[in-house]
Amino acid sequence: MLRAWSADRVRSAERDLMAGLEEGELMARAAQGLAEVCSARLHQRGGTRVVVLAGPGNNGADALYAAAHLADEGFACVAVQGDWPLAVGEPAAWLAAGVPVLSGDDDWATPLSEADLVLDGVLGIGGRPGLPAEAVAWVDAVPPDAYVVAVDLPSGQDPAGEQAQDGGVYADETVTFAVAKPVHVLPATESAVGRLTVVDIGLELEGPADVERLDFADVADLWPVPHASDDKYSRGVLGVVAGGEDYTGAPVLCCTAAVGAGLGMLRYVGTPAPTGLVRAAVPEVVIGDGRVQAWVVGPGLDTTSRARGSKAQLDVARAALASDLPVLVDAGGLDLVKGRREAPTLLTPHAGELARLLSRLDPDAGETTREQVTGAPLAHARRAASLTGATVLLKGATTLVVPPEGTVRSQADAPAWTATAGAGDVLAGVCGALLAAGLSPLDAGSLGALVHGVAADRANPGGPVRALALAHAVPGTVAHLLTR
Ligand SMILES: NC(=O)C1=CN([C@@H]2O[C@H](COP(=O)(O)OP(=O)(O)OC[C@H]3O[C@@H](n4cnc5c(N)ncnc54)[C@H](O)[C@@H]3O)[C@@H](O)[C@H]2O)[C@@H](O)CC1
Ligand SMILES: [K+]
Repeated sequence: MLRAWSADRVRSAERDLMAGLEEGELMARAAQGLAEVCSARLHQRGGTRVVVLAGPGNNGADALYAAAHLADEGFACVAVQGDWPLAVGEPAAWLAAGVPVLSGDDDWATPLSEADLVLDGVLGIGGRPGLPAEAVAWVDAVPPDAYVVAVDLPSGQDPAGEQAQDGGVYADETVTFAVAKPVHVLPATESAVGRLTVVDIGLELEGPADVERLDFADVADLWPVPHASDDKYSRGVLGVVAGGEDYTGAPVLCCTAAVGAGLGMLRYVGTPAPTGLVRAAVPEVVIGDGRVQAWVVGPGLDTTSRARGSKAQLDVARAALASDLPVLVDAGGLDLVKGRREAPTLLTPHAGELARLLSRLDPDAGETTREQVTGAPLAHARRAASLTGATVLLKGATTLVVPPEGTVRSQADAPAWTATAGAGDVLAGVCGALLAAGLSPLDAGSLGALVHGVAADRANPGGPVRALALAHAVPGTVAHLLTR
Protein backbone atom coordinates (compact mmCIF):
# COMPACT_ATOMS: atom_id res chain seq x y z
CA MET A 1 0.00 0.00 0.00
CA LEU A 2 1.23 3.47 -0.84
CA ARG A 3 0.67 5.89 2.04
CA ALA A 4 0.74 9.67 1.75
CA TRP A 5 1.12 12.11 4.63
CA SER A 6 0.28 15.80 4.72
CA ALA A 7 3.00 18.49 4.69
CA ASP A 8 2.31 19.25 8.38
CA ARG A 9 2.76 15.63 9.42
CA VAL A 10 5.98 15.39 7.37
CA ARG A 11 7.37 18.61 8.84
CA SER A 12 6.69 17.52 12.39
CA ALA A 13 8.38 14.14 11.79
CA GLU A 14 11.30 15.99 10.16
CA ARG A 15 11.68 18.24 13.20
CA ASP A 16 11.91 15.22 15.51
CA LEU A 17 14.47 13.51 13.30
CA MET A 18 16.56 16.64 12.69
CA ALA A 19 16.91 17.22 16.44
CA GLY A 20 19.26 14.21 16.52
CA LEU A 21 21.16 14.99 13.31
CA GLU A 22 23.78 17.48 12.24
CA GLU A 23 22.42 20.62 10.63
CA GLY A 24 21.83 20.18 6.93
CA GLU A 25 22.06 16.38 7.10
CA LEU A 26 18.49 15.73 5.90
CA MET A 27 18.83 18.12 3.00
CA ALA A 28 22.15 16.52 2.09
CA ARG A 29 20.46 13.10 1.97
CA ALA A 30 17.59 14.49 -0.11
CA ALA A 31 19.95 16.15 -2.59
CA GLN A 32 22.10 13.04 -2.89
CA GLY A 33 19.06 10.85 -3.65
CA LEU A 34 17.71 13.41 -6.09
CA ALA A 35 21.05 13.66 -7.91
CA GLU A 36 21.24 9.86 -8.25
CA VAL A 37 17.83 9.74 -9.91
CA CYS A 38 18.70 12.63 -12.27
CA SER A 39 22.05 11.08 -13.15
CA ALA A 40 20.38 7.77 -14.00
CA ARG A 41 17.80 9.50 -16.23
CA LEU A 42 20.50 11.56 -18.00
CA HIS A 43 22.51 8.40 -18.69
CA GLN A 44 19.39 6.56 -19.93
CA ARG A 45 18.53 9.44 -22.27
CA GLY A 46 22.04 10.37 -23.33
CA GLY A 47 21.61 13.89 -21.93
CA THR A 48 24.31 16.19 -20.57
CA ARG A 49 22.71 19.61 -19.89
CA VAL A 50 20.79 20.40 -16.71
CA VAL A 51 18.90 23.58 -15.85
CA VAL A 52 17.72 24.17 -12.28
CA LEU A 53 14.70 26.39 -11.63
CA ALA A 54 15.53 27.56 -8.12
CA GLY A 55 12.82 28.97 -5.87
CA PRO A 56 13.13 30.92 -2.63
CA GLY A 57 12.89 28.03 -0.16
CA ASN A 58 14.49 24.74 0.75
CA ASN A 59 13.03 23.15 -2.35
CA GLY A 60 15.34 25.36 -4.42
CA ALA A 61 18.22 24.48 -2.11
CA ASP A 62 17.61 20.74 -2.64
CA ALA A 63 17.75 21.30 -6.39
CA LEU A 64 20.97 23.37 -6.20
CA TYR A 65 22.75 20.81 -4.01
CA ALA A 66 21.65 18.05 -6.38
CA ALA A 67 23.00 20.08 -9.31
CA ALA A 68 26.34 20.45 -7.52
CA HIS A 69 26.55 16.62 -7.37
CA LEU A 70 25.63 16.43 -11.06
CA ALA A 71 28.26 19.06 -11.93
CA ASP A 72 30.79 16.95 -10.02
CA GLU A 73 29.85 14.03 -12.24
CA GLY A 74 30.56 16.13 -15.32
CA PHE A 75 27.09 17.28 -16.34
CA ALA A 76 26.75 20.90 -17.49
CA CYS A 77 24.54 22.63 -14.92
CA VAL A 78 23.03 26.13 -14.80
CA ALA A 79 20.51 27.52 -12.33
CA VAL A 80 18.05 30.36 -12.71
CA GLN A 81 16.65 32.21 -9.72
CA GLY A 82 14.14 35.00 -9.33
CA ASP A 83 14.17 38.26 -7.47
CA TRP A 84 14.65 36.61 -4.08
CA PRO A 85 17.61 35.65 -1.92
CA LEU A 86 18.70 32.05 -2.32
CA ALA A 87 17.68 29.83 0.60
CA VAL A 88 21.29 28.70 1.04
CA GLY A 89 24.63 29.98 -0.19
CA GLU A 90 25.59 32.80 -2.53
CA PRO A 91 25.78 32.75 -6.33
CA ALA A 92 29.59 32.86 -6.11
CA ALA A 93 29.67 29.77 -3.92
CA TRP A 94 27.36 27.89 -6.29
CA LEU A 95 29.53 28.98 -9.22
CA ALA A 96 32.51 27.52 -7.39
CA ALA A 97 30.53 24.29 -6.98
CA GLY A 98 30.04 24.17 -10.75
CA VAL A 99 26.51 25.67 -10.86
CA PRO A 100 26.38 29.23 -12.24
CA VAL A 101 23.25 30.95 -10.93
CA LEU A 102 21.57 33.31 -13.40
CA SER A 103 19.16 36.04 -12.37
CA GLY A 104 16.03 37.09 -14.20
CA ASP A 105 18.05 39.80 -16.04
CA ASP A 106 20.55 37.31 -17.45
CA ASP A 107 19.94 35.25 -20.56
CA TRP A 108 18.41 32.18 -18.93
CA ALA A 109 16.26 31.41 -21.99
CA THR A 110 19.17 30.09 -24.09
CA PRO A 111 20.44 27.43 -21.65
CA LEU A 112 16.84 26.49 -20.81
CA SER A 113 16.02 25.96 -24.51
CA GLU A 114 19.00 23.56 -24.71
CA ALA A 115 18.31 21.63 -21.49
CA ASP A 116 18.12 17.84 -21.53
CA LEU A 117 16.86 17.75 -17.97
CA VAL A 118 15.03 20.51 -16.07
CA LEU A 119 15.09 20.30 -12.31
CA ASP A 120 12.02 22.04 -10.93
CA GLY A 121 12.97 23.37 -7.50
CA VAL A 122 10.65 26.38 -7.51
CA LEU A 123 8.32 25.35 -4.68
CA GLY A 124 7.93 22.31 -2.45
CA ILE A 125 5.70 21.54 0.50
CA GLY A 126 5.98 25.17 1.64
CA GLY A 127 4.35 26.34 -1.58
CA ARG A 128 0.94 27.90 -1.99
CA PRO A 129 -0.94 26.86 -5.17
CA GLY A 130 0.27 28.92 -8.14
CA LEU A 131 3.74 29.92 -9.28
CA PRO A 132 5.80 33.01 -8.33
CA ALA A 133 5.46 35.54 -11.17
CA GLU A 134 9.07 35.09 -12.42
CA ALA A 135 8.69 31.34 -12.61
CA VAL A 136 5.70 31.48 -14.96
CA ALA A 137 7.99 32.52 -17.85
CA TRP A 138 10.54 29.81 -16.99
CA VAL A 139 7.91 27.09 -16.92
CA ASP A 140 6.42 28.34 -20.20
CA ALA A 141 9.88 28.17 -21.77
CA VAL A 142 10.71 24.59 -20.75
CA PRO A 143 11.40 22.80 -24.04
CA PRO A 144 8.90 20.02 -24.77
CA ASP A 145 11.57 17.35 -25.20
CA ALA A 146 13.41 18.11 -21.93
CA TYR A 147 12.88 15.58 -19.14
CA VAL A 148 11.29 17.50 -16.26
CA VAL A 149 12.10 16.26 -12.76
CA ALA A 150 10.05 17.97 -10.05
CA VAL A 151 11.73 18.21 -6.67
CA ASP A 152 9.29 16.93 -4.02
CA LEU A 153 6.27 18.08 -6.04
CA PRO A 154 5.50 19.84 -9.32
CA SER A 155 5.74 23.54 -8.43
CA GLY A 156 2.55 25.54 -8.52
CA GLN A 157 0.40 22.52 -7.68
CA ASP A 158 -1.40 22.45 -4.33
CA PRO A 159 0.79 20.45 -1.88
CA ALA A 160 -2.41 19.27 -0.15
CA GLY A 161 -3.77 17.94 -3.44
CA GLU A 162 -7.08 19.68 -2.73
CA GLN A 163 -7.31 22.32 -5.47
CA ALA A 164 -6.79 21.86 -9.18
CA GLN A 165 -4.54 24.61 -10.52
CA ASP A 166 -4.22 26.06 -14.00
CA GLY A 167 -0.59 26.42 -15.00
CA GLY A 168 2.12 25.09 -12.75
CA VAL A 169 4.69 22.47 -13.63
CA TYR A 170 3.74 19.20 -15.32
CA ALA A 171 6.60 16.84 -14.56
CA ASP A 172 7.80 13.69 -16.26
CA GLU A 173 8.96 12.47 -12.87
CA THR A 174 8.61 13.70 -9.31
CA VAL A 175 11.29 12.79 -6.80
CA THR A 176 9.91 13.11 -3.31
CA PHE A 177 11.53 12.53 0.06
CA ALA A 178 10.70 9.92 2.72
CA VAL A 179 7.02 9.44 1.89
CA ALA A 180 4.44 10.38 -0.71
CA LYS A 181 2.35 13.50 -0.02
CA PRO A 182 -1.34 14.02 -0.90
CA VAL A 183 -0.39 16.09 -3.98
CA HIS A 184 1.05 12.93 -5.54
CA VAL A 185 -2.06 10.79 -5.30
CA LEU A 186 -5.14 13.01 -5.23
CA PRO A 187 -7.18 13.69 -8.37
CA ALA A 188 -6.80 17.49 -8.41
CA THR A 189 -3.02 17.29 -8.81
CA GLU A 190 -1.91 13.74 -9.67
CA SER A 191 -1.83 14.31 -13.43
CA ALA A 192 1.03 16.84 -12.96
CA VAL A 193 3.25 14.41 -11.03
CA GLY A 194 4.37 11.93 -13.70
CA ARG A 195 6.36 8.96 -12.47
CA LEU A 196 6.68 9.08 -8.66
CA THR A 197 10.01 8.15 -7.07
CA VAL A 198 10.36 8.19 -3.29
CA VAL A 199 13.89 8.72 -1.96
CA ASP A 200 14.71 7.31 1.48
CA ILE A 201 16.14 9.97 3.81
CA GLY A 202 15.81 7.91 6.98
CA LEU A 203 12.51 9.46 7.99
CA GLU A 204 9.65 7.20 9.09
CA LEU A 205 6.08 8.30 9.71
CA GLU A 206 3.75 6.50 12.07
CA GLY A 207 0.02 6.34 12.65
CA PRO A 208 -2.71 6.57 10.06
CA ALA A 209 -1.79 8.16 6.74
CA ASP A 210 -3.86 10.97 5.24
CA VAL A 211 -4.29 9.14 1.94
CA GLU A 212 -3.77 5.48 1.04
CA ARG A 213 -3.51 3.75 -2.30
CA LEU A 214 -4.02 -0.01 -2.54
CA ASP A 215 -1.54 -1.90 -4.65
CA PHE A 216 -1.64 -5.41 -6.08
CA ALA A 217 -0.32 -7.00 -2.88
CA ASP A 218 -3.33 -5.62 -0.99
CA VAL A 219 -5.73 -7.56 -3.19
CA ALA A 220 -4.55 -10.85 -1.70
CA ASP A 221 -5.05 -9.45 1.82
CA LEU A 222 -8.50 -8.00 1.26
CA TRP A 223 -10.22 -10.12 -1.39
CA PRO A 224 -12.95 -12.43 0.02
CA VAL A 225 -11.54 -15.81 -1.02
CA PRO A 226 -14.03 -18.60 -0.19
CA HIS A 227 -13.19 -21.44 2.22
CA ALA A 228 -14.11 -25.10 1.88
CA SER A 229 -16.86 -24.61 4.47
CA ASP A 230 -18.54 -21.79 2.53
CA ASP A 231 -21.80 -22.14 0.62
CA LYS A 232 -23.52 -19.76 -1.75
CA TYR A 233 -25.32 -17.97 1.08
CA SER A 234 -22.29 -17.55 3.31
CA ARG A 235 -20.27 -16.14 0.40
CA GLY A 236 -22.76 -13.33 -0.08
CA VAL A 237 -26.01 -12.73 -1.90
CA LEU A 238 -26.27 -9.44 -3.78
CA GLY A 239 -29.50 -7.81 -4.90
CA VAL A 240 -29.32 -5.50 -7.91
CA VAL A 241 -32.09 -2.97 -8.59
CA ALA A 242 -31.14 -1.49 -11.93
CA GLY A 243 -32.27 -0.58 -15.42
CA GLY A 244 -35.71 0.01 -16.86
CA GLU A 245 -37.59 -0.12 -20.14
CA ASP A 246 -35.39 2.67 -21.59
CA TYR A 247 -32.07 1.65 -20.03
CA THR A 248 -31.62 -2.04 -20.58
CA GLY A 249 -27.83 -2.38 -20.87
CA ALA A 250 -26.75 -1.13 -17.43
CA PRO A 251 -28.21 -4.08 -15.49
CA VAL A 252 -26.64 -6.57 -17.90
CA LEU A 253 -23.21 -4.99 -17.36
CA CYS A 254 -23.65 -4.63 -13.60
CA CYS A 255 -24.92 -8.20 -13.11
CA THR A 256 -22.26 -9.71 -15.41
CA ALA A 257 -19.52 -7.97 -13.41
CA ALA A 258 -21.05 -8.85 -10.03
CA VAL A 259 -21.27 -12.56 -10.85
CA GLY A 260 -17.77 -12.45 -12.35
CA ALA A 261 -16.38 -10.94 -9.16
CA GLY A 262 -17.30 -14.11 -7.31
CA LEU A 263 -20.71 -13.75 -5.69
CA GLY A 264 -22.46 -16.58 -3.88
CA MET A 265 -25.72 -15.60 -5.52
CA LEU A 266 -27.31 -12.72 -7.44
CA ARG A 267 -30.89 -11.46 -7.34
CA TYR A 268 -32.11 -8.97 -9.91
CA VAL A 269 -35.10 -6.66 -9.62
CA GLY A 270 -36.14 -4.89 -12.83
CA THR A 271 -38.87 -4.20 -15.33
CA PRO A 272 -39.77 -6.72 -18.10
CA ALA A 273 -37.36 -5.72 -20.90
CA PRO A 274 -34.09 -5.67 -18.89
CA THR A 275 -35.21 -8.72 -16.91
CA GLY A 276 -35.31 -10.74 -20.14
CA LEU A 277 -31.88 -9.50 -21.15
CA VAL A 278 -30.34 -10.16 -17.73
CA ARG A 279 -31.82 -13.69 -17.72
CA ALA A 280 -30.22 -14.36 -21.11
CA ALA A 281 -26.81 -12.82 -20.33
CA VAL A 282 -26.49 -14.05 -16.75
CA PRO A 283 -28.22 -17.42 -16.40
CA GLU A 284 -26.98 -17.65 -12.79
CA VAL A 285 -29.37 -14.85 -11.75
CA VAL A 286 -32.47 -15.30 -9.59
CA ILE A 287 -35.16 -12.85 -10.62
CA GLY A 288 -37.10 -10.87 -8.01
CA ASP A 289 -36.85 -9.53 -4.49
CA GLY A 290 -35.63 -11.78 -1.66
CA ARG A 291 -33.09 -12.10 1.12
CA VAL A 292 -29.74 -10.55 0.33
CA GLN A 293 -26.63 -9.41 2.21
CA ALA A 294 -26.24 -6.17 0.24
CA TRP A 295 -27.90 -4.16 -2.50
CA VAL A 296 -26.79 -2.24 -5.56
CA VAL A 297 -29.39 0.40 -6.34
CA GLY A 298 -29.30 2.58 -9.38
CA PRO A 299 -27.38 1.67 -12.56
CA GLY A 300 -29.68 2.67 -15.44
CA LEU A 301 -32.53 3.32 -12.97
CA ASP A 302 -34.98 6.03 -14.05
CA THR A 303 -36.79 7.18 -10.93
CA THR A 304 -39.32 9.13 -13.01
CA SER A 305 -40.34 6.24 -15.27
CA ARG A 306 -44.03 5.30 -15.46
CA ALA A 307 -43.38 2.18 -17.52
CA ARG A 308 -44.87 -1.17 -16.54
CA GLY A 309 -43.10 -2.63 -13.53
CA SER A 310 -41.32 0.59 -12.60
CA LYS A 311 -43.34 1.34 -9.49
CA ALA A 312 -42.76 -2.11 -8.02
CA GLN A 313 -39.05 -1.85 -8.86
CA LEU A 314 -38.78 1.56 -7.19
CA ASP A 315 -40.56 0.22 -4.10
CA VAL A 316 -37.80 -2.39 -3.76
CA ALA A 317 -35.12 0.30 -4.26
CA ARG A 318 -36.66 2.48 -1.53
CA ALA A 319 -37.03 -0.49 0.82
CA ALA A 320 -33.36 -1.35 0.25
CA LEU A 321 -32.36 2.18 1.18
CA ALA A 322 -34.62 2.08 4.26
CA SER A 323 -33.17 -1.29 5.37
CA ASP A 324 -30.18 -1.82 7.63
CA LEU A 325 -28.30 -3.70 4.90
CA PRO A 326 -25.21 -2.37 3.09
CA VAL A 327 -26.24 -0.52 -0.07
CA LEU A 328 -24.23 0.76 -3.02
CA VAL A 329 -26.06 3.68 -4.63
CA ASP A 330 -25.14 4.58 -8.18
CA ALA A 331 -26.44 6.76 -11.05
CA GLY A 332 -30.27 7.11 -10.94
CA GLY A 333 -30.35 5.64 -7.43
CA LEU A 334 -28.59 8.76 -6.14
CA ASP A 335 -31.87 10.65 -6.70
CA LEU A 336 -33.42 8.46 -3.98
CA VAL A 337 -30.85 9.47 -1.34
CA LYS A 338 -32.63 11.85 1.02
CA GLY A 339 -30.02 12.34 3.73
CA ARG A 340 -28.17 10.29 6.32
CA ARG A 341 -28.23 6.52 6.31
CA GLU A 342 -26.79 4.69 9.31
CA ALA A 343 -26.10 1.30 7.65
CA PRO A 344 -22.96 0.84 5.51
CA THR A 345 -23.46 2.84 2.34
CA LEU A 346 -21.28 3.44 -0.70
CA LEU A 347 -22.28 6.23 -3.08
CA THR A 348 -20.58 6.03 -6.50
CA PRO A 349 -21.21 9.32 -8.34
CA HIS A 350 -19.17 10.90 -11.11
CA ALA A 351 -18.46 14.64 -10.78
CA GLY A 352 -21.75 15.76 -12.38
CA GLU A 353 -23.81 13.42 -10.23
CA LEU A 354 -21.99 14.56 -7.09
CA ALA A 355 -22.70 18.21 -7.98
CA ARG A 356 -26.40 17.40 -8.42
CA LEU A 357 -26.54 15.43 -5.17
CA LEU A 358 -24.89 18.25 -3.19
CA SER A 359 -27.15 20.90 -4.76
CA ARG A 360 -30.20 18.90 -3.69
CA LEU A 361 -29.05 17.80 -0.22
CA ASP A 362 -27.44 21.10 0.79
CA PRO A 363 -29.54 23.84 -0.87
CA ASP A 364 -28.40 26.46 1.67
CA ALA A 365 -24.88 26.20 0.21
CA GLY A 366 -26.29 27.18 -3.18
CA GLU A 367 -25.97 25.30 -6.43
CA THR A 368 -22.84 23.15 -6.75
CA THR A 369 -21.51 22.82 -10.29
CA ARG A 370 -19.58 20.02 -11.96
CA GLU A 371 -16.66 22.45 -12.43
CA GLN A 372 -16.57 23.16 -8.69
CA VAL A 373 -16.38 19.42 -8.01
CA THR A 374 -13.55 18.83 -10.48
CA GLY A 375 -11.73 21.92 -9.13
CA ALA A 376 -11.78 20.60 -5.56
CA PRO A 377 -12.82 16.92 -5.68
CA LEU A 378 -11.79 15.89 -2.17
CA ALA A 379 -13.63 18.74 -0.43
CA HIS A 380 -16.85 18.00 -2.31
CA ALA A 381 -16.66 14.25 -1.71
CA ARG A 382 -16.05 14.99 1.99
CA ARG A 383 -19.10 17.25 2.11
CA ALA A 384 -21.28 14.53 0.59
CA ALA A 385 -19.87 11.96 3.02
CA SER A 386 -20.64 14.18 5.98
CA LEU A 387 -24.17 15.00 4.74
CA THR A 388 -25.10 11.35 4.14
CA GLY A 389 -22.93 9.35 6.55
CA ALA A 390 -21.93 7.31 3.48
CA THR A 391 -18.56 6.54 1.95
CA VAL A 392 -18.34 8.48 -1.31
CA LEU A 393 -16.54 6.98 -4.29
CA LEU A 394 -15.96 9.81 -6.76
CA LYS A 395 -15.20 8.37 -10.18
CA GLY A 396 -12.51 9.84 -12.41
CA ALA A 397 -9.06 9.16 -13.88
CA THR A 398 -8.07 9.07 -10.22
CA THR A 399 -10.92 7.61 -8.18
CA LEU A 400 -11.38 8.89 -4.64
CA VAL A 401 -12.98 6.81 -1.90
CA VAL A 402 -13.87 9.07 1.01
CA PRO A 403 -15.37 7.71 4.23
CA PRO A 404 -17.24 10.05 6.61
CA GLU A 405 -14.13 10.09 8.81
CA GLY A 406 -10.51 8.99 8.59
CA THR A 407 -8.07 8.03 5.89
CA VAL A 408 -9.08 8.58 2.29
CA ARG A 409 -8.23 6.08 -0.46
CA SER A 410 -7.27 7.08 -3.97
CA GLN A 411 -6.88 4.66 -6.88
CA ALA A 412 -5.48 5.33 -10.35
CA ASP A 413 -5.34 1.90 -11.94
CA ALA A 414 -7.42 2.35 -15.08
CA PRO A 415 -6.21 3.27 -18.58
CA ALA A 416 -7.91 6.35 -20.07
CA TRP A 417 -9.78 3.97 -22.43
CA THR A 418 -11.95 3.11 -19.42
CA ALA A 419 -13.83 6.41 -19.82
CA THR A 420 -16.59 4.72 -21.78
CA ALA A 421 -20.34 4.27 -21.35
CA GLY A 422 -21.19 1.35 -19.09
CA ALA A 423 -17.86 1.20 -17.25
CA GLY A 424 -19.56 2.67 -14.16
CA ASP A 425 -22.22 -0.08 -14.24
CA VAL A 426 -19.40 -2.65 -14.18
CA LEU A 427 -17.74 -0.88 -11.23
CA ALA A 428 -21.03 -0.94 -9.31
CA GLY A 429 -21.29 -4.70 -9.89
CA VAL A 430 -17.76 -5.42 -8.66
CA CYS A 431 -18.06 -3.17 -5.58
CA GLY A 432 -21.54 -4.53 -4.85
CA ALA A 433 -20.21 -8.10 -4.85
CA LEU A 434 -17.55 -7.05 -2.32
CA LEU A 435 -20.14 -5.37 -0.08
CA ALA A 436 -22.23 -8.56 -0.18
CA ALA A 437 -19.16 -10.53 0.91
CA GLY A 438 -18.95 -8.33 3.99
CA LEU A 439 -16.28 -5.78 3.09
CA SER A 440 -16.62 -2.23 4.41
CA PRO A 441 -17.66 0.45 1.90
CA LEU A 442 -14.09 1.82 2.02
CA ASP A 443 -12.49 -1.54 1.19
CA ALA A 444 -15.21 -2.53 -1.30
CA GLY A 445 -14.91 0.80 -3.13
CA SER A 446 -11.13 0.99 -3.30
CA LEU A 447 -10.57 -2.71 -4.03
CA GLY A 448 -13.37 -2.63 -6.61
CA ALA A 449 -11.81 0.42 -8.28
CA LEU A 450 -8.42 -1.29 -8.42
CA VAL A 451 -9.76 -4.52 -9.94
CA HIS A 452 -11.98 -2.57 -12.35
CA GLY A 453 -8.99 -0.55 -13.58
CA VAL A 454 -6.74 -3.57 -14.00
CA ALA A 455 -9.54 -5.49 -15.75
CA ALA A 456 -9.94 -2.61 -18.22
CA ASP A 457 -6.26 -2.86 -19.06
CA ARG A 458 -6.25 -6.65 -19.31
CA ALA A 459 -9.37 -6.66 -21.51
CA ASN A 460 -7.35 -5.10 -24.33
CA PRO A 461 -3.89 -3.94 -23.25
CA GLY A 462 -3.01 -0.59 -24.84
CA GLY A 463 -6.21 -0.24 -26.82
CA PRO A 464 -9.90 0.58 -26.65
CA VAL A 465 -12.08 -1.33 -24.26
CA ARG A 466 -15.86 -1.66 -24.21
CA ALA A 467 -17.67 -2.04 -20.92
CA LEU A 468 -18.88 -5.59 -21.67
CA ALA A 469 -15.30 -6.74 -22.36
CA LEU A 470 -14.26 -5.09 -19.10
CA ALA A 471 -17.00 -6.98 -17.23
CA HIS A 472 -15.90 -10.26 -18.81
CA ALA A 473 -12.28 -9.55 -17.81
CA VAL A 474 -13.14 -9.32 -14.10
CA PRO A 475 -12.89 -13.04 -13.11
CA GLY A 476 -9.53 -13.49 -14.87
CA THR A 477 -8.23 -10.28 -13.33
CA VAL A 478 -9.15 -11.41 -9.82
CA ALA A 479 -7.41 -14.75 -10.44
CA HIS A 480 -4.37 -12.96 -11.85
CA LEU A 481 -4.10 -10.65 -8.85
CA LEU A 482 -4.63 -13.47 -6.32
CA THR A 483 -2.07 -15.83 -7.85
CA ARG A 484 0.73 -13.51 -9.00
N1 LIG B 1 12.37 20.24 6.19
C1 LIG B 1 13.35 19.39 5.85
O1 LIG B 1 14.10 18.92 6.65
C2 LIG B 1 13.52 18.95 4.48
C3 LIG B 1 12.95 19.70 3.49
N2 LIG B 1 13.21 19.43 2.25
C4 LIG B 1 12.82 20.32 1.18
O2 LIG B 1 12.26 21.52 1.68
C5 LIG B 1 11.07 21.82 1.00
C6 LIG B 1 10.23 22.73 1.80
O3 LIG B 1 10.98 23.90 1.97
P1 LIG B 1 10.35 25.27 2.44
O4 LIG B 1 9.57 25.08 3.67
O5 LIG B 1 11.46 26.26 2.45
O6 LIG B 1 9.28 25.60 1.33
P2 LIG B 1 9.41 25.84 -0.24
O7 LIG B 1 10.75 25.52 -0.75
O8 LIG B 1 8.25 25.11 -0.81
O9 LIG B 1 9.20 27.42 -0.42
C7 LIG B 1 8.62 28.22 0.51
C8 LIG B 1 8.91 29.68 0.12
O10 LIG B 1 8.22 30.02 -1.07
C9 LIG B 1 7.33 31.11 -0.84
N3 LIG B 1 6.12 30.79 -1.60
C10 LIG B 1 5.28 29.78 -1.34
N4 LIG B 1 4.30 29.71 -2.26
C11 LIG B 1 4.53 30.71 -3.14
C12 LIG B 1 3.86 31.16 -4.30
N5 LIG B 1 2.77 30.54 -4.77
N6 LIG B 1 4.38 32.21 -4.95
C13 LIG B 1 5.48 32.82 -4.51
N7 LIG B 1 6.16 32.43 -3.41
C14 LIG B 1 5.69 31.40 -2.72
C15 LIG B 1 7.14 31.15 0.65
O11 LIG B 1 6.82 32.43 1.07
C16 LIG B 1 8.49 30.67 1.14
O12 LIG B 1 9.42 31.73 1.10
C17 LIG B 1 10.50 20.47 0.71
O13 LIG B 1 9.55 20.49 -0.31
C18 LIG B 1 11.75 19.72 0.31
O14 LIG B 1 12.08 19.99 -1.03
C19 LIG B 1 14.18 18.37 1.89
O15 LIG B 1 15.43 18.99 1.86
C20 LIG B 1 14.15 17.25 2.87
C21 LIG B 1 14.36 17.76 4.24
K1 LIG C 1 9.23 21.55 -6.96
